[in-house]
Amino acid sequence: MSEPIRVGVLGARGRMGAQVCKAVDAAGDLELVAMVDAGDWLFSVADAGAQVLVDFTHPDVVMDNVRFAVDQGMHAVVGTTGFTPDRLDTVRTWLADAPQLGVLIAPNFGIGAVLSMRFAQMAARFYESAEVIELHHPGKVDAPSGTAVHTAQLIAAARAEAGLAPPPDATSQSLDGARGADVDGVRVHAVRLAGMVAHQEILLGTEGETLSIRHDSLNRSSFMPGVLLAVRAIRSRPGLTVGLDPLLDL
Ligand SMILES: NC(=O)C1=CN([C@@H]2O[C@H](COP(=O)(O)OP(=O)(O)OC[C@H]3O[C@@H](n4cnc5c(N)ncnc54)[C@H](OP(=O)(O)O)[C@@H]3O)[C@@H](O)[C@H]2O)C=CC1
Ligand SMILES: O=C(O)C1=N[C@H](C(=O)O)C[C@H](O)C1
Repeated sequence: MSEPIRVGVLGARGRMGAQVCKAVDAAGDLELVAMVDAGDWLFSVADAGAQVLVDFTHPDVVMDNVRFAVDQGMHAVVGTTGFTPDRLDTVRTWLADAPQLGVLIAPNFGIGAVLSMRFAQMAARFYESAEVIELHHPGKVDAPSGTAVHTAQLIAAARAEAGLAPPPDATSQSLDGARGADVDGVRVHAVRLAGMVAHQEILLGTEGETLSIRHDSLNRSSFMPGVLLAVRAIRSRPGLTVGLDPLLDL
């Protein structure tokens, strides 16, 4: 039998990181060698010989963590949000100097969430209107969610490719924020509600019909199959992979 993959987790005491530690620990082909959270000695991950670094921390620190992984010769699986096109380009630049390493950055590791984004992308060209509503637990620091931003970008690109006009909207007077954030011309609304985990509804509409695509993560365990899939795959995927889609053959 082959050696287990040695995994270090950053953000290990957080909501996601703690679940990832448990999932890695329970997997026979993976070995949890380091758990690091804010204030801990980051280099303990390298000292422990981690081959794959998993990051669920904070948008303010994630770039430093990815840089650290690349500098230390570790592959990285990143769920932390906040990745703009500029940030992704920066990671590509770092990886150009370390062509053997792989970094996977995914806005959402939930299989259903990935599918729902793909469905929205497929449907977008058929509808005049599209808006995204994301609903999360009130401990979430970023709004809108990374998933919602990514979804809106996919919808906007599909609309542009189809040559659609901007969605109809007669609003001429409104309270600040009432129409949500504008992501590439697609409105995105963020709800923060006790009791929620991670949910998203994509609303599409045209003359005489609407289509709603909804996904609900009812528990953070929903993200674990995707995270483990990425951890197992990343050593044979050099370069930057954005999203889980290629690992699902989508
Ligand atoms: N891609 C996906 O499928 C998913 C992505 N996420 C994203 O993952 C991120 C984390 O979410 P969540 O677990 O809910 O957040 P939490 O706040 O629960 O966890 C983040 C943890 O990281 C710690 N941390 C902060 N800075 C560092 C650092 N420099 N090194 C190591 N640890 C650090 C925090 O410590 P402290 O609290 O002391 O700052 C905290 O314990 C968010 O960006 C979220 O959007 C979440 C769910 C799924
Ligand atoms: O913070 C969360 O909880 C989540 N964050 C990710 C995001 O911002 O899209 C993924 C999921 O929505 C849960």
